Amino acid sequence: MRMPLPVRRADAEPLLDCRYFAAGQCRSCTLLDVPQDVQLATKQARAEELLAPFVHDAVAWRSPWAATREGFRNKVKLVVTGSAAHPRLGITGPRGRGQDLRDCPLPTLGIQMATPALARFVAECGFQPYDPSADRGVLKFVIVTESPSGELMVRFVARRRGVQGMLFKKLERLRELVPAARVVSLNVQPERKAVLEGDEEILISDAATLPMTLRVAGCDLTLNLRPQSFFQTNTDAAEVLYSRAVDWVSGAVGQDLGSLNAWDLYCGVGGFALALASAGMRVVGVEAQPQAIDAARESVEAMRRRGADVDATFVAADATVWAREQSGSGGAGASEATGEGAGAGEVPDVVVVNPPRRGIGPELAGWIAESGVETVLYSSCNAHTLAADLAAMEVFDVVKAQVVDMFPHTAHFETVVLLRRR
Ligand SMILES: C[S@@+](CC[C@H](N)C(=O)[O-])C[C@H]1O[C@@H](n2cnc3c(N)ncnc32)[C@H](O)[C@@H]1O
Repeated sequence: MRMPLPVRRADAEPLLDCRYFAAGQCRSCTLLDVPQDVQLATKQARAEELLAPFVHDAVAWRSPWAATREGFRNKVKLVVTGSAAHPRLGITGPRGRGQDLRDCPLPTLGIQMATPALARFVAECGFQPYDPSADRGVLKFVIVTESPSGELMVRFVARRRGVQGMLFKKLERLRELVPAARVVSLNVQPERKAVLEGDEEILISDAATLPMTLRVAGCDLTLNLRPQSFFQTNTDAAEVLYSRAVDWVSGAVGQDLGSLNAWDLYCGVGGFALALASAGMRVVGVEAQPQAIDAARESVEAMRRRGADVDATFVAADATVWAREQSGSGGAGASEATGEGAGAGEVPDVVVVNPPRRGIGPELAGWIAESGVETVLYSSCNAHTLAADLAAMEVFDVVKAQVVDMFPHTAHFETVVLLRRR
């Protein structure tokens, strides 16, 4: 096993220069004083150690993929602090004080450029920053996402719906200050708790989706992002993950993908599903969040309008319940779309899973192990739960594996593995 390098080498890359970290004002990047090559070696060693019981062939491991050192975050959640006249957009710092982060080097350039203009816009609107200790004020967060083409989605998270009046009135002013703002919305989060977002989203702009055009396995793939839907926070890494799915799956099945079908469980706005569908597979994507499913369907329609022959359907449902329903073992009424997608009793050729940090859990892992599915692609942001899920699926071997370091300067990393039934 490769061990982490314990000390900084003299020839290592210089450390990232961050004035907030140097001054002790922000500690979000817990590994900022560790060179990136050392971070990467440490993450690789950790992944190899956790997955050792399931990787029987050392050549399964591909070289780890590393993100650029800075400018890689396509999404930021900025806490609004300070005063109505002088708002700060950043974090609540180590001593509970609001910390402006306009010079943070991690966000993409478009977000870095927009942040001071957004602070100015908030001041011009006169929104009082929300103070959780006193339960006073109105504006909680500003969430900004940048697409590869430089367009922005700007979401204001506020306690009250009434904020929408000012946002509608000043939309043109926002566009003067931030010309790249395509999608603008208000999320209403009335509660005094640490939950970032509420359920209600009010669209302020005409545009409801942010097109994210990625380069996947040598082709352009446009995904549509809606305000409340998940998207990988590192666009380059998203391209790597979806490309791995196409390349590894086609390498594993050794036949024309057009004759095969796949499920993409926890599909979000459909990245893995649409990459595989573009390569010719018949795909069903399953996702709990209805807005993400709407966005995925919109992407399919747009692809078809451009003349692409894609066979992809999307279902809003719990992944485990839906999978069990397909084999006739689930309860009735468990999903919005019982009977939609795959036919009852159908077992796909390939299953993709990309769950939240908690993993897929023993029930779905057990179902996949028993199902007869031959090939599984598992993309995980938590190698601990990945290892636990693999332990529940020991009928599979890990035949390919890669660490995708999409979160430099933190201990987090993505691991993507290809499983084949023994
Ligand atoms: C890590 S994200 C992956 C999204 C997508 N695969 C992508 O590449 O963007 C996990 C997704 O699982 C969804 N999710 C969470 N719990 C779920 C469940 N029980 N059933 C289906 N989807 C779920 C979340 O809404 C989120 O979109």
